[in-house]
Amino acid sequence: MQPDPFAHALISAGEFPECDRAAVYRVIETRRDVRDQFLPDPLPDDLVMRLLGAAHSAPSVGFMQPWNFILVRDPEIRQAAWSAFSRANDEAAEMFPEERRDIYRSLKLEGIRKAPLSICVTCDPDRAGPVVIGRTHDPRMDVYSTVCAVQNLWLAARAEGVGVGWVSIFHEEDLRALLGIPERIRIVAWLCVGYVDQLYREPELAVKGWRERLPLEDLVFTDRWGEC
Ligand SMILES: Cc1cc2c(cc1C)N(C[C@H](O)[C@H](O)[C@H](O)COP(=O)(O)O)c1[nH]c(=O)[nH]c(=O)c1N2
Repeated sequence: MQPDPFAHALISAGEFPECDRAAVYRVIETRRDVRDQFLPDPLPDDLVMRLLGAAHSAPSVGFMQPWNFILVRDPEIRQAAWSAFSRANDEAAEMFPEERRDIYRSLKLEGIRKAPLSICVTCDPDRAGPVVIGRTHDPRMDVYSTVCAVQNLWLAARAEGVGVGWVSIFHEEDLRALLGIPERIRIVAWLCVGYVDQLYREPELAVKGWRERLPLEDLVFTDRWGEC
């Protein structure tokens, strides 16, 4: 057998010590979508860069790294984003059956003005040229990759005592115009980011009676769709 010419680039893949493993699961289980618990304190630049570094460590199709991060601190821009949310949210309420509209309207679904920082995460479909390893048969893989970056940021933020709330109740063109995002760039997420000192133990939508967590065993099939 030939020696691996890239052996110098390998690291040990052994398991982490028990306390490190427990911390990873604790971060995953206690991560929450934050709307109302944001504290006004500004986030230090080095902390924001750590969160972006976590996002930038995400897997991406063909190592495309299609993401960009627009840091939005300007209160006027955040106010305009909130206005765009508010218009879309009024439309959204009308889409639910009448008996659910009151509870929908009572839900807080954004923290755009309260969080000191918003991050708009975008996806550039042309980042790695027209043909990308792994995206040859499904172009959506670039957006999926960008979502992986969002999740990395969300988990790193939890470990740092920072809350993140994803807001998606927008007409895309409103955000595009507000932030000067070119047509060819996909808008993936508007994230509200700020320190928090409390989080709900369970998803807020469950706490407030909108929807329960599904039993995992109902979601796992064996060998064929629908077969447990
Ligand atoms: C793609 C996407 C888009 C949105 C969300 C999430 C994701 C993944 N979530 C957050 C969502 O409501 C939340 O994740 C679930 O309710 C589960 O709660 P935890 O995240 O576990 O706290 C979300 N929350 C909200 O208040 N307004 C929103 O517009 C959105 N949009």
